[in-house]
Order: sequence, then structure tokens, then C-alpha cells
Amino acid sequence: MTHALAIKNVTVSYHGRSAIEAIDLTLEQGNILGIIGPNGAGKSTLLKAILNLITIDSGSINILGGSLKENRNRIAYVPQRNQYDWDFPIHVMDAVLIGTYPSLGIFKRPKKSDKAWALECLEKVGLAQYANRQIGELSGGQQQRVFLARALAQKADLFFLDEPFVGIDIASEEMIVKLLKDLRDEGKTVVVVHHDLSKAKEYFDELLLLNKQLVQFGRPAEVLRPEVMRKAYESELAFLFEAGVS
Ligand SMILES: Nc1ncnc2c1ncn2[C@@H]1O[C@H](COP(=O)(O)OP(=O)(O)OP(=O)(O)O)[C@@H](O)[C@H]1O
Repeated sequence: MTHALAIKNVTVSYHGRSAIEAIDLTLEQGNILGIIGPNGAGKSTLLKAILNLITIDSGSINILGGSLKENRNRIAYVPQRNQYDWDFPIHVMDAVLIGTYPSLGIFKRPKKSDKAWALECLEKVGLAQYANRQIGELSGGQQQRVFLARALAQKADLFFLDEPFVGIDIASEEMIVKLLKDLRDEGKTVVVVHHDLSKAKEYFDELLLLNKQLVQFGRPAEVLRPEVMRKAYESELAFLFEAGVS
């Protein structure tokens, strides 16, 4: 089976300062990977590099055995919630239907079957009854579930989510985790940028601990060891102690 991701020696910098350095990673399909690390560790940068949203200085990134361009239709991306304009007037159903556009073509009207599939995806996230609401009227957790429904509508094989649990209620978080595990059980791959370490063991099959460089990659039990975590969080802890927080 081809790898979900094969990242070789990837470095990215902004204005001459490196944000991630020499990252190597091979991820098998059928896993949920959590990308963790302190603030400014380069987690979002790595995700953007994989998705070709920023240019890499060096290295190579292979997705599902090919380039991003070749596999674009097999990839779904849920950005951070704060990257959306929630006042933009769009119905929940239409937001999900956008997920079917790769097969639909952007100027074609959705068919009955597209609408039925979008509704099914909304059902999976428990929001079918909100199909005709404006998206701005929903709670943060519901909005995040709509965007997961949109990703599901895409029928992707590889899902990327950037901080999906920030500012959402616990019921939505649990529902999203369950859906991600269902996707994994179907053989799909899920990559999540995440900063709350307390649930990391429960949520992820693999963890990538980042602090500009790759500190550790492996099973949560291997990565979440104090001596490993200290390597990544040392400077953050030193800062907190200096600031008088204990
Ligand atoms: N557009 C940009 N221009 C310049 N520097 C940037 C830009 N985006 C990120 N950086 C810098 O690159 C480094 C990595 O940032 P990044 O957002 O990838 O980290 P992160 O681990 O996702 O952080 P956080 O957990 O705080 O969201 C940081 O030092 C950040 O200030």
C-alpha cells in the first residue's frame, strides 16, 4: 500500500528565518496523526507546506503516492475556524455541497443525488435539521461539524484538520473524534494539528512532536514520555517560570 504521506528533509522559512527544519516523516494510511508542539513550533507551517499553501525551501512531499496536484480530489482540508468569515451569508446545506464540487464542477447545479449525499453527511455530524439555517447562526461546535460534513462530502482519503477543537463544546469534540475514528477504521488517514496534550493519547494513533525540528514521531506512549516532552517544551516552561507562573 502507498504511504499517506512521505515527507523528506523539508525546510520552510519566512523572511529568511526557518520555521521548520529538515522534517522527515512517513505516515501509513489508516492512521490518525496528531501534530503537537509548543506555540510557534511550526505545526501550521508544516500543514500548509503539505497542502502547498506555502513554498518549501527544500525537500520533497509525496501524498498518497503522488503529488498534491495529482491527488487533490482525494484530500480534504478543514482550516482553523478563525480563518472563516462567519458573517458570509451561506446556508449550511450549500456549505456542505461545496464539498461535492470536485465531482460537480463549479458552475454546474447540484443534482438530486449530490443534495442527498450532502444531507447524509450532515446527518453523520448530527446537523441534518440545520440544513436550511445560515451558517453564522450556529454555535462554534456546530460550525466546526458543518465543515467536517463538507470534508466528508468530498469522499476524501486523506483529511487535514487545523486545531479543530479550539473554542467548541465537548459534545461536538466527542462527535468529531468519533467520526475521525470511523474514517480511520475505513482505512482513511487523518492528520490533526492539536495543542491540548491531555487528550492526545486517547485521540491519536501516532504523534508528531514538533519544535521547529522533529523531536519525536511514534505511538503516543513513546512520544508522551516526560523526557521526550521536555525536549520540546523546555523553552516554554523556562518562560513560564521566568514570568513567575508555577
Ligand atoms: N506568515 C508568516 N510570516 C512570518 N512568520 C510566520 C508566518 N507564519 C508563521 N510564522 C512564524 O513561523 C513560526 C511557526 O509558526 P506556526 O504558526 O507554524 O506555528 P504553530 O506551531 O502552528 O503555532 P501555534 O500553536 O501558536 O498556532 C513562528 O515563529 C511564527 O511566528
